[in-house]
Order: sequence, then C-alpha cells, then structure tokens
Amino acid sequence: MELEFDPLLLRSLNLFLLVSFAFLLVKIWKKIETYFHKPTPKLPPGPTKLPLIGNIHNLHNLVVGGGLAHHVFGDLAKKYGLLMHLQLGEISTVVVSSAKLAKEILATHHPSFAGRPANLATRIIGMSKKISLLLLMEEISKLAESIIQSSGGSPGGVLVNLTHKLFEYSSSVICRAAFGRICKDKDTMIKRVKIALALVGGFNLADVFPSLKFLPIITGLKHKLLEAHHKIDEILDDVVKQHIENHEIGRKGNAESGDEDLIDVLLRLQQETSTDLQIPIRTRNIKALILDMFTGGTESTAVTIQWALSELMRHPGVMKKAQAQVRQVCKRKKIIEDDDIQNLKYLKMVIQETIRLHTPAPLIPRASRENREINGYMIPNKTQVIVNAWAIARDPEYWDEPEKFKPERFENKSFDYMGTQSEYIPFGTGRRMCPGVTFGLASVELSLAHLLYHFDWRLPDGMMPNDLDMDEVDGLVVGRKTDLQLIATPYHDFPDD
Ligand code: HEM
Repeated sequence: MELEFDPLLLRSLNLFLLVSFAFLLVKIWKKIETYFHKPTPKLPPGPTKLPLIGNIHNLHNLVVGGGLAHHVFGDLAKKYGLLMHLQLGEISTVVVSSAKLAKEILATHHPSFAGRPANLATRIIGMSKKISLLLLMEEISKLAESIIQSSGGSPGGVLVNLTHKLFEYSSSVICRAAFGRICKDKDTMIKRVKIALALVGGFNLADVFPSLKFLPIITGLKHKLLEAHHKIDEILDDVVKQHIENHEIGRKGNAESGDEDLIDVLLRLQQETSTDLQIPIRTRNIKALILDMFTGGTESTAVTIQWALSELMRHPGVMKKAQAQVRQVCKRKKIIEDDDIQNLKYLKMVIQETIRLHTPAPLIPRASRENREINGYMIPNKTQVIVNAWAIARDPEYWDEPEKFKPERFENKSFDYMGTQSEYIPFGTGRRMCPGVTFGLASVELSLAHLLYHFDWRLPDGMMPNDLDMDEVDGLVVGRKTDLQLIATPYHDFPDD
C-alpha cells in the first residue's frame, strides 16, 4: 500500500525545515564571526604617550625632583582611571588605585603577579618572634633612658631629635635580632644601609631605560650602588663567617640571650634543607634575606612612630586621650609589657589611623609573569604593576573625610592588617605580603606606648600644632621631610628601684 501525504502538509513541513536550517546557519555563522572577531582586550587607559619617552613627561615633578610618586600617580589616576597604563621609557607600567582590583592582583591572581615567592622570610621572622620581643623591650628602655639622661632632670625638658633616635632604635633592634652579639659593626652597617636606601629611592632615569647601559655609568649611580653593595656585603660576609666558626666550636646560639639569632636559624635551615634534598639555601640567600629585613624593617617602623607622634602633636585632644589611657593601664609600672598593649585600644586606633593616612610604603611594586586580563583590560607579561596603597587608603568611596586624622573611625570597625578589607592594605596582602607585619606592629605599639607613658611632649619655640611641618620626602618608605624635634619632659609614676 502506498502512503499518501497531504501535499499541503508536506509543503509546510519543508518550509519549517528550511526556516529551522536557515536559523541554525545564522547561529553558527554568528558564533564563527564572534570567535574570529573577538575584540582583543586593550591596555588600560592612560595619558597620551610621546615617542621614545612614553609618559615620562607626565612625571616631570619626579624627574626634576621634589614630587612624590604616590601623589603623582594618585592625581593621574583621578583623570585616567583606577587601572591606568603608563609607558615609562622602556618600562610598561600599570598603576592600580582601586581596592577591589588591588586585591585581585595581590591575592586572587597571586602567582601571575608574584615576581618571586617569599616564604622563607615569613618563616624566619615568625620563628624569631620570641627573641625579637625581648630585644624590643630592651631597646625601647634604652631609648627612654637616653632621653631621661639627656634631660638631666631639667623641669623645662630637653629637645629630642626623634627622627635620629627612632631610626637608631629600629635599626638596633633589627641588627641585634639578625646578628646577635656578633654585630660589632652595627653603626657602620646602619650608616651604609641608609646610604643604599637613599640611592634606590626616588625616580632614576636609568631604571626606565634599562637598555641604555651607559646611563647609570654617566650618572654615577652604578658606581655608587656597587660601592654601597660591596661595603654592606663585606660586613654581612664577616658576620656569617663568624657564626659558622662559632657553630664549628659547638656554639649554636649567638643571640645575646644564648638563643639562636636570625643567622643561626637560617644556617640551621640551610643544613636541614641540604639533607632534605629540598631547594638548598645558599649563603648568598642568607645575606640577601638579612639585607631585605634591614631595608624592609628599619625605616618603615621608624617613620610610622614619627608620623604617629607628629599627628598626636597636631591633635592635642587625641594625645590627651591616648596618653591618659596608657598611664591608666600601665599605672606604676616601669616597663610596659606586651600584655598591657592589648588593653590600649585607643592607642591601637591611633596607630591604625596613622598607617592609613601616612602609608609608610605607599607603592607596592610587582611584576606580571604572564598575560592576564583584569577588569576587561590586558596586562601583558613583564609589565611593572604598582599598587598605590596610599591612594586606596584615602578613596572617598570607602573613607569618610579621608584627609582627616580621625582614630575614632576605627572604633566600631574590625579592620586587620592582613588585607582582609581591600581598602586597607598598608602591609600588602596575599602570600607576598610583608613578613614583618607582627614584629613591625609590636615594635610601633610598644615604643609609642613607652614614649607616651614616660614623657610629656611639647612643640619647641612656642610653635602651634598647625605649624608642625608635615611634608613628606619621596622614597620606597615615605618619611618626614624635616626632622621631628620635640621637647620631652620625663613623667614619673613608678616607685624608684
Ligand atoms: C610599619 C612597619 C612596616 C610596614 C608598613 C611594612 C610594609 C611592607 C609592604 C607594603 C611590603 C610589600 C608587600 C607586598 O609586596 O605585598 C613589605 C615587604 C617586606 N617587609 Fe615590611 N613593613 C613593615 C615592617 C617590616 C619589618 C619590621 C620587617 C622585618 C623584620 C619587614 C620586612 C619586610 C620584607 C623582608 C619584605 C619583602 C617581602 C618580599 O619581597 O616578598 N617589614 N613591607
């Protein structure tokens, strides 16, 4: 039997199939088209680039001197965006001024922007926490004692150059933590690190034209850097050698207390890892790490204490409240201990606000290790990425009256220093964040508490709070342009020995 179809039905079916097929073809075509015409993500926006120099002319304040990199980048970001591309000579640079994007770069996409891993530093500094706290106490007491002695009991007080005193204090702590009793050349080491830091801070033309090898030579930078490096290396070589010799005669702990200092810890790890067949720690890694701690730990701690004292002098009401709390909590004690610090809630808020307003290390430098798309823009491999932590800490989207010093803003906010809240990242965040965060904060808190407890502070020569110069000086760590000099009058609330 032959099947008979209604011709009308057949025609409708054909038409339906034809239309569906056409639809399918159009869809496939669109897919092919979007695949081949997929817009390649562009570089982030930025100011117009000139041939050869790129955007160096936009940084003229830094080139001629006097400008501050975090301010210049912050101002440009207001105009060109929170993710901004700058061509600095030969160096392709992306500046990040957004809290959300900073977190993406520093933590979420960590390996793409890590530059290098930094787990060793975290391990070592963590291991030596016990030694370091003891040292902090001793050095703070020494600092207070030296001010008391120079005052000679004068009721009018004594003028103290806190910039000098605090740098000496913080470098002594690091020197003793790292070298134990072996550091004979402490003062020379401190002086040399200071010179080296001044050389690498600020804008250098040679840094943005690395292919012009003659530039650092004609500017004399290469010679000065090599000289500084050589002199520091000499001291480090000597200290490591003496530690090894002491280990050979059975003395494993070279700290003044008899425990291990940082070099002892590193030498022990060197032995352990060489037998574990893990990546070996070489002597040059030990020297590099100690130098990293010197450069990372000395100035940052010293400038934080200076900025805190400067803000307290400019805000007598805040000083009064912080000092009253310290003197109440530590009543009749000669030495303030770590446990007392936990009760100094207001002082902790003062420190948090100081670090927000005067971010000690305002620009966090990274380098991309692969092409990576961020917020719809392409950050190519080998781009210098700079996170402007200073600009983020005063973004009006997150901070009310961001330019004002208001410790109370932290009263009901549970901010930590680990970068959990991306608008507050003074120590960076993610696996490469500052390994000295706990130690650095302990140092700032303990010393500030001691300085407020043991002394009343006054501005010199009838100066008014608003007269105090708050200008910054450019560098990897941003300190005060002028030295902080205050008059200290000893305050005595504890029984004599
Ligand atoms: C108030 C004090 C301090 C502040 C604000 C501070 C801030 C920072 C910041 C922002 C970074 C870059 C982090 C990143 O790339 O994500 C850093 C790195 C570093 N800091 Fe600190 N720091 C302080 C104290 C210290 C102390 C006391 C030490 C040593 C005991 C230290 C040792 C280091 C080292 C070794 C690095 C380099 C880590 C690396 O390259 O991976 N810092 N610090």
